[in-house]
Amino acid sequence: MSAVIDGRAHGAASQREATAAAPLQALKITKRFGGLTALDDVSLELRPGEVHGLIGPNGSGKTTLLNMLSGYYEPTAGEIRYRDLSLGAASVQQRAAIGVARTFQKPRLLPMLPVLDNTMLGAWSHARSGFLATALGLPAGRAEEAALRERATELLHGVGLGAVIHRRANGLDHAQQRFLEIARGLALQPRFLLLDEPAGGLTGAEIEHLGAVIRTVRDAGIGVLLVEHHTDFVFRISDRVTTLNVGRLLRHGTPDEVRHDPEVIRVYLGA
Ligand SMILES: Nc1ncnc2c1ncn2[C@@H]1O[C@H](COP(=O)(O)OP(=O)(O)OP(=O)(O)O)[C@@H](O)[C@H]1O
Repeated sequence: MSAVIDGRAHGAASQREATAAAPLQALKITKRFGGLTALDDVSLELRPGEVHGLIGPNGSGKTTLLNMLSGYYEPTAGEIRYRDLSLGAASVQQRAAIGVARTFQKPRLLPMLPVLDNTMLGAWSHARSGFLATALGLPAGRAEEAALRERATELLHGVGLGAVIHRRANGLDHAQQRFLEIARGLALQPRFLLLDEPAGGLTGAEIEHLGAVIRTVRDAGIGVLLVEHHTDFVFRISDRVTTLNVGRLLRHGTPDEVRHDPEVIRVYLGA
């Protein structure tokens, strides 16, 4: 699958290297919803080619931070940054151009559309000729659609959905829907993939498969943010881990540092 999940062409080699190494940054983020402070002065840096686990008790602000990094919410204070770009109010198109893809706690798919079409929707931001040329059956549009279809098919095989590419999304089981969301995110050719509780409702074997997919994505140079309650899984697969508690940064470090931190054990992991 890594051959499919490759980087994009971005001008000169040095420019490409700088871009490839640039992190997606949350800088001193505060987010208030009315009187509730969901995040309070939290920073996090997601580097390309690493898995960054984000854990913490229910309501600690994990999804809010993911929503902030993906541009769904604007910070009350602080900044989301990629290179020299402040993403506070970045549009969907800008986010796609930067290469930030995400999945949701409850998969958001188009239920009546086939699995392949759901996946291709993730790739349309890269189409040069666009919907109109395709709808009008112009040669450039047709060629582009064929290329997107091929890539989406490869991705679906890569995440283990090769046998169901023509099935409607609502005919998939829960785990398959989760992997479909990941394939759709990867179709964007992202630099950063933000996963919101991807292991929720999966069996042990399915979680192992998820781990293999995430490792391949990381090895392709993509930065993966993993918001997850399955802490064993997070510690096993992450390069770095950030823990939140009631909207504040509790601990940040390697999996071993976080796992053995007395405060993290006290408020989240238990004895
Ligand atoms: N759109 C919103 N409007 C109002 N309050 C919100 C909104 N989104 C989140 N919150 C509140 O912000 C706090 C943090 O929520 P968030 O969903 O980020 O936590 P979480 O750590 O992801 O929790 P969980 O593990 O249960 O998914 C909670 O108190 C939540 O109720």
